[in-house]
Amino acid sequence: MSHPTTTDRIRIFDTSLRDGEQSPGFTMSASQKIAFAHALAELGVDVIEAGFPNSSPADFGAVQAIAREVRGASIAALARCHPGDIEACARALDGAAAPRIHAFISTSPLHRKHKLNMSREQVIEHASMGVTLARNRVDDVEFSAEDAFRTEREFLVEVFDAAVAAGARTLNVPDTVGYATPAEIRALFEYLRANVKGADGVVFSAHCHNDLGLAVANSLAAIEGGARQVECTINGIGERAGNAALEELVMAMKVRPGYFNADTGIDTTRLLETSRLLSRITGIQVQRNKAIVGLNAFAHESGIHQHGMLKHRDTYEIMRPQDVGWPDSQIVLGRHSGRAAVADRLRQLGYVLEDEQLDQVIAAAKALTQTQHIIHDADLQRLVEGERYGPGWRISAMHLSDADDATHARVDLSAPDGRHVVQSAEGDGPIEALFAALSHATGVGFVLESYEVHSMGVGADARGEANLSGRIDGETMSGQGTSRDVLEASAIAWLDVANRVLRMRQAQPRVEAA
Ligand SMILES: CC(=O)SCCNC(=O)CCNC(=O)[C@H](O)C(C)(C)COP(=O)(O)OP(=O)(O)OC[C@H]1O[C@@H](n2cnc3c(N)ncnc32)[C@H](O)[C@@H]1OP(=O)(O)O
Ligand SMILES: CC(C)C(=O)C(=O)O
Ligand SMILES: [Mg+2]
Repeated sequence: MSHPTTTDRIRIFDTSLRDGEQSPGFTMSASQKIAFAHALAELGVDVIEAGFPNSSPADFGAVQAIAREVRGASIAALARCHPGDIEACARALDGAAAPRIHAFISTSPLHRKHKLNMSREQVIEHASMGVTLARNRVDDVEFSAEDAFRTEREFLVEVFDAAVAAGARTLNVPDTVGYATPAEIRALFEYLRANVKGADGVVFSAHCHNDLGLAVANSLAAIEGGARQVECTINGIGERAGNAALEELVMAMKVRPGYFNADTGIDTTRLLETSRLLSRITGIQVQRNKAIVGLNAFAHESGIHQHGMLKHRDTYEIMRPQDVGWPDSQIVLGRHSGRAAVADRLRQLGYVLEDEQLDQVIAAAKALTQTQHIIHDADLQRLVEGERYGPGWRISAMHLSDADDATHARVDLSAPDGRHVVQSAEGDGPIEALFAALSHATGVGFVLESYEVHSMGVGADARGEANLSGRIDGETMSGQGTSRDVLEASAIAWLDVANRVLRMRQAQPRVEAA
């Protein structure tokens, strides 16, 4: 077993812009790729694989621009063992401070026979030719044996021997189809390190895919087996089920002291913002329960966990949210919350209730979860204050129509003083128009920070739940609305925030009982 020591440097090779981009739904424009490459350099990755220059003029241009302007990381470009691909890489990387050509060829019997129609000897010749051509153009050449994991071990050693002899500095061992298990991966790396000629002079690299959900576990096992570079992507994007997620790998190495305590050089406090930048660029959000960067990664809804967290956060958290870029953990009140968490939130809002009143508020709050997922501060305030809380702005009617490339929204609201206010606005799409009309009617404006619509229930019972947050006066406030109509749910959520803003401006909450 070769656990890394603190003197071992695990190189982080990010391939979000190559393996990530080549999967359905993730194509990025050149300017988006450049912006993301800058973010990766700031994050502290060692290598940015910027693309496959020979695949299209657009990818060539993006790699070229990244090579010219992004500093702080090696810039790699991918090529088949094919003179045209290698030449395109060399030209695109011209201007990079630390260029790397990454040449690959399949080695497994399946790929040799069905894909390449090449004998073992021909594969070795191509590997040798590709690496030699690349070394004629740059010093830093990485060679990958595609589908290495399903390749005969002795043959894999022969191919890697040829690549090292031709000048490759990094030998990448992809589990291209995500078929390996951790024990097998570790054994393969140990075998290669023991058998490849000149193994001590090269860096072994792992490139694991997630078809069985094992990409991160396999990458860590590869490190145990001696890999000192891991190829990964932000949010785990990549072919099919994706590649190993960078944020998970890096945090696994950081969180397990004495086990994976090797230095990666990553500024982990930038992980969340880098993940969110990628989501904004691609329009694809990570799932709520995604490790490290998902909305639930540091959020607690169940009463027993919340009670533990309030006593000592280590009871239910193995890392500090701030270490990966979250402002803090979140105690989210919902159907599964208990007394400790509800009383704590009420205390934060300025209410200290007698036991009996607390029981009533908890029962009423739980009843609300028949029709909404989350119990918001405004719900608790309404339950405690009753009539005193005031009616706030309410939606009476709304109408949306499309004309002349714009959407028109007309809202009819009942104001806190009982008046009816009718206002119209137009926008680029129904949500923009609706929120503009609500803002004109109420006189409240805030910067929308997040907006999500979920469905609750199924079939005839289905309702839309809208959650949004807005920033105003230096504070973030969230609002929630439910309705059979998702646009109406969105309007209710918007007014929920507006009402909170108005109440906050009017008065501080009162202390109910000592
Ligand atoms: C596991 C991976 O992620 S591999 C990288 C995947 N990335 C990409 O495919 C990048 C985008 N690809 C493309 O733009 C195109 O496929 C190109 C430009 C690379 C090639 O396009 P085309 O010439 O039209 O070929 P096509 O894609 O149909 O087939 C691939 C060809 O490359 C050959 N090939 C595949 N891998 C290699 C390799 N590593 N070395 C040499 N030849 C290879 C195949 O045998 C096939 O050859 P053939 O046309 O003589 O049958
Ligand atoms: C090109 C190689 C490294 C690859 O992406 C794979 O084999 O999965
Ligand atoms: Mg891959």
